[in-house]
Amino acid sequence: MKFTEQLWQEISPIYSAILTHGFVNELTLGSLPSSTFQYYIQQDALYLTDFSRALNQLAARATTPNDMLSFTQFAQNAILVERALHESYFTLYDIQPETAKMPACFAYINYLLATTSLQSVAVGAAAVLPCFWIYREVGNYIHQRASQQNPYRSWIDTYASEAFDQSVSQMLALTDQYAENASAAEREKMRDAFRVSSRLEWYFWNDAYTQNRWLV
Ligand SMILES: Cc1ncc(CO)c(N)n1
Repeated sequence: MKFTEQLWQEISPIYSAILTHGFVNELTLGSLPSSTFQYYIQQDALYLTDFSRALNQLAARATTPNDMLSFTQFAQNAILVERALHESYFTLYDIQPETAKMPACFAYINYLLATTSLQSVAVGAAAVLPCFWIYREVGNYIHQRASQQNPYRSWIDTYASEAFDQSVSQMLALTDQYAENASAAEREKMRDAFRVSSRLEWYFWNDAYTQNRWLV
């Protein structure tokens, strides 16, 4: 079994919780209140900018030109997706960019920046992998079920697209390659990082669904 297949098995309960979450369910049905989606998209704009920074950090620290190129391209794509998706929804809903990260976004992004900066590139790669993989799986899941009239169609199409699928496959191959060259202890850290980020993906949607804000 590939290392990444093992990773996916280990987050199976987390992935199930994501698929059955109210946010994903209502996004699929198109019944998600636009205020909920607005909170999500505002937080996600902040997320994607720093996600790009985390990927650039891996690009700077990777040792082969091929890996550097992959990470730089991922970093660039995150900014391009942020522009395309968020500018269209920001215009559509006439919403302002948010500057404050709410708890899940704050936790997730700080975790990704710390991990890609202070841990090995292999562990950093495992930490960013759920951002790719879970979105592809959730994107496809929703795409198969959503109607053409779904108001969140362009979001759905982005993550169910062939272009995104290719990035995800590339990121999976990269992670398997890092795992092959890693020690057993290092692979353990990669598994932990993958699990932590997967969990934070759930929290990200949960914060949007509950419109969570700092309580103090
Ligand atoms: C929180 C989150 N995770 C992953 C993605 C996809 O890169 C995204 N846009 N937002």
